[in-house]
Amino acid sequence: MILIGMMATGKSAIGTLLAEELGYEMVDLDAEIVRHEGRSIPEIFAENGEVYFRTSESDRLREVLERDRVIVATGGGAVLAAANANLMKEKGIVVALSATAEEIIARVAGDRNRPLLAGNAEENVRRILEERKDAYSFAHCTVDTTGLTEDEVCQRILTHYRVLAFKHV
Ligand SMILES: Nc1ncnc2c1ncn2[C@@H]1O[C@H](COP(=O)(O)OP(=O)(O)O)[C@@H](O)[C@H]1O
Ligand SMILES: O=C(O)C1=C[C@@H](OP(=O)(O)O)[C@@H](O)[C@H](O)C1
Ligand SMILES: [Mg+2]
Repeated sequence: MILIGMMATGKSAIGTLLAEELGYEMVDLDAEIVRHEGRSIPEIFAENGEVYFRTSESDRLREVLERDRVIVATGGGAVLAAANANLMKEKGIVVALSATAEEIIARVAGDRNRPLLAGNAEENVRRILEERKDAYSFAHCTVDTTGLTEDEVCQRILTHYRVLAFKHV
């Protein structure tokens, strides 16, 4: 299963819960990039820029999608390259998470690990949401996480997943 969605919709947090529930391995694409590069996401952006980060992200995505029984929590921009989105659709069940701008802004308050939000986080969240308004719609299903606890989101995804996995075989 592959989780996509805007920053702070809960992909990394919910991926961990889903992996426990399903007995799958949790793979966080950002963590794979950090491990491979030996430096943090803000450092990669600052030292080599976004284009370099996106190349590294696509390379790691291709690797992790070769594994079985994994939950892959992607970064919010991993879907922007059409080749990545196509590969996700081909390799697994794609679940999109969403949340309102207000909820995302509240969740990222004080977080310094997302370079694209540096400066005016509120303005940046609203702009990126607009830029990406159709970017996540290729998913097999979407769960709006606004006002739900992480456990509630996890249970909703599992309900969708059981139906989708049944059809997928
Ligand atoms: N359903 C939720 N309700 C409240 N807070 C959440 C929820 N899902 C995630 N969070 C919190 O929001 C922040 C961002 O979540 P994270 O999993 O890192 O999102 P993503 O990987 O999509 O960027 C974390 O502090 C996380 O604990
Ligand atoms: O949306 C994006 O372009 C990004 C999202 C981040 O991951 P999360 O979605 O897990 O925050 C991380 O990959 C990087 O900061 C860029
Ligand atoms: Mg994440």
